[in-house]
Amino acid sequence: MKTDGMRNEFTAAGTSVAEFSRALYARGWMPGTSGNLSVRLPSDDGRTALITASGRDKGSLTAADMVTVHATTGELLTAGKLKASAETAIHAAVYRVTAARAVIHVHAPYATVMASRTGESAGTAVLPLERFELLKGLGLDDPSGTELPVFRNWPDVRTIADEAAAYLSAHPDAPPGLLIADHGITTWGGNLAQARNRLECLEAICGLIVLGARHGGTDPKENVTR
Ligand SMILES: CSCCC(=O)C(=O)COP(=O)(O)O
Ligand SMILES: [Zn+2]
Repeated sequence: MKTDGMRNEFTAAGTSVAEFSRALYARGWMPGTSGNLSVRLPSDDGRTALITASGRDKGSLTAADMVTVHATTGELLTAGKLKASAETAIHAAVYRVTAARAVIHVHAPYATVMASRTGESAGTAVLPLERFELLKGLGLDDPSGTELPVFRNWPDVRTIADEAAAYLSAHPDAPPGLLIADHGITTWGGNLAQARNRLECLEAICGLIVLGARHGGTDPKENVTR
């Protein structure tokens, strides 16, 4: 049975998730009901996560469009008609193997373009990210460079989640984000604002790489003339 405290916590967290979702939608990163967000609720040591319901318009979400799931298994805990996001398994994988308290998945264009280019080979591909000042926004021990993993967009989302969990377990220094080929980007952090900031950095870096390539090379530095 839900206590008043639990209900208040659910409503506060849901209101915050909905606000972040509407803002990300307004940037064009969640077209056509795409994208999903989650946070771990503090009351039971993060055992429960609140996640956006599947198939909702992410530009008009409210706290009523959320469900609760077991944070590390993704098992649905909320009774009712709403289904948890189709990509809950990926959120649960991130919560299993990282210290994340919030996860954001969007279909931001530049990240998706870069995922499309690098995700064609077998196994986990990686997108090398180097030199950009924005790498400092990812909280890496060494912000001079990193590799962003790119997972295949397997039809069964649990396969993507399993591959992501295995990769992140084996690469504790990996950046707080991953790409899904021909699909989108997922980022995470200690709270929604941090996950969103990291998403902004990664989308901006992907944008710089795409723009650099468009001007004749994959190294944007080559475009600088003095
Ligand atoms: C129309 S987008 C297809 C599903 C998807 O990729 C996505 O991000 C949204 O799925 P959800 O179940 O969370 O609405
Ligand atoms: Zn998606």
